[in-house]
Amino acid sequence: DKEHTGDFHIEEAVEWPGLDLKLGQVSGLALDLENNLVVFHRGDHVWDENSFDSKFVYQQRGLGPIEQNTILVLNPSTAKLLHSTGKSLFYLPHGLSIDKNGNYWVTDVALHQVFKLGADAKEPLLTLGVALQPGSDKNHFCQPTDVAVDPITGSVYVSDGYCNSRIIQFSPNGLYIMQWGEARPGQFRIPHSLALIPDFSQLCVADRENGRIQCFRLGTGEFVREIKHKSFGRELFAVSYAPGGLLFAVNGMPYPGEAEPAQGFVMNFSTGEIIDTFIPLRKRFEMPHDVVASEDKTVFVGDVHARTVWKFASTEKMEHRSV
Ligand SMILES: O=C(N[C@@H](O)C(=O)O)c1ccccc1
Repeated sequence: DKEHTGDFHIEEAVEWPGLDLKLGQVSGLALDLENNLVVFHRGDHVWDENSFDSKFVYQQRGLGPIEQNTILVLNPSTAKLLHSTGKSLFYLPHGLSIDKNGNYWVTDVALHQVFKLGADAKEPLLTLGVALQPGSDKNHFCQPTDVAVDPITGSVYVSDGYCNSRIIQFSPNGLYIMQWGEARPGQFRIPHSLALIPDFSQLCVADRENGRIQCFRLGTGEFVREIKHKSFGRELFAVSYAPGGLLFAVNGMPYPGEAEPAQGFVMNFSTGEIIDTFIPLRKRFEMPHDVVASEDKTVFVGDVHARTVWKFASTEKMEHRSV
């Protein structure tokens, strides 16, 4: 039933993970320098309708920070736990990305902060934003969603956030440089995830409630183009780029009456065209929230409500395996 041309196709690796990953709500995924899968999850904390008041102030501070390790490094084939860190630091994890030096960059929507962590540092190397204080000036975020670091310049881009509608650029050591976007029509409605494409020097944003991807020129923030397809439905949650020119995305649960299920998309970055879509084989996505893809087109999807990580691989590889 694939209406897409070409022979590119990925399918769920149903044997994954094959063990209990003991995950809470999975909010962010990244691949580290050894291509291990890094998972950012919420342990025993959940983001629900009681988590914030009408001014976006976090209401469950009394719980204290998550005691479990919130950053897990998994072997991408066996799902075995290789390393874990990030305990007693976070309240509501959200975005995760890894820079070219292997540092973790994370956002916490309860703290309204962005952190740079060394792979095994207990204390953050850099902190942006003011703990628990939402705001929209140069020193405050409001539920920041993701971070992307330019591997060439070291510039840091933050998508801010559920209750702001902007992208902010910081210098490598955290000095405010500039920002773009606000909650005007045609701007962002929850800039929810970032994909930095060095080959094309662009930053693409999952503009969640607008159900689209918007791409901008690195460094200037100049609007380059929008990628939007009917099959995205109303919400587009995450976007990710794999070296070699492919863009990956996941959308939100269908609204009542919408035909399309929550699904993943594989697009040709240059044309924006969809070349494949993917969903789990036996179960369904519940709230696909982040997506990462490695050079060999292995794709991982983090699911907040299913509290798991789904794995997909290109079928030609699997065919060899089955032969
Ligand atoms: O979007 C929501 N959550 C996800 O994005 C997430 O990051 O968990 C949300 C919305 C309303 C209430 C509670 C949670």
